[in-house]
Amino acid sequence: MSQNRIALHFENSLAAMTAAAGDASLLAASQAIAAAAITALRQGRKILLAGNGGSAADAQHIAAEIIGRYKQDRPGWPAIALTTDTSALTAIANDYGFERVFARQVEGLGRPGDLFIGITTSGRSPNILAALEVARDRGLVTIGMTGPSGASMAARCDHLLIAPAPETALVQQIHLMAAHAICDEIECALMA
Ligand SMILES: O=C(CO)[C@@H](O)[C@H](O)[C@H](O)[C@H](O)COP(=O)(O)O
Ligand SMILES: [Zn+2]
Repeated sequence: MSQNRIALHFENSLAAMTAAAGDASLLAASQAIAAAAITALRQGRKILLAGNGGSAADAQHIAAEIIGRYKQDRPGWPAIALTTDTSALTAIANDYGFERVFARQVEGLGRPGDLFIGITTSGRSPNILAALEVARDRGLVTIGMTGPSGASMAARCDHLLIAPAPETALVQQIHLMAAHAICDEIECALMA
């Protein structure tokens, strides 16, 4: 039984990846996000990222690819995951509420022309929606990564990537696949 559940998970995962590979709007959004990041980094701007749970891990993963490296040896480029400073997170949550944990950091760190990437598979996490709002008000380029239920985030985002999958884990897997493709595109463009 357990073997079957695991095999089923693998098969569902493969189907989700196949659907993603054939989704023209997902590919276009990935391309647009890569282009926005390339422009920002060329201009000396930085990339801020945030998410909750597995998407917090994804935000950190993507920031590490950019400031460290994806595949190529090259200079470090500025990227910060807003999920890692427990002193800042606890102080902001304690004093202003959990909804402000990322918005407050965008307020302090974000400058016009920077990118803010908010990752929420449901499209409903209040702290990500609030951070996108602050980012937009402050002149950052706003990017959302979500799943099918997050389509309404388009109102707050310059670019919105929607992973076409029916559950959180599969949406996260597509996010990571897209993020790696975006990192590859950024590195190839900036190192050409
Ligand atoms: O990783 C997973 C599920 O795969 C969970 O930790 C998941 O990220 C958490 O439930 C998050 O709080 C979900 O938030 P969101 O993606 O809806 O914004
Ligand atoms: Zn997970």
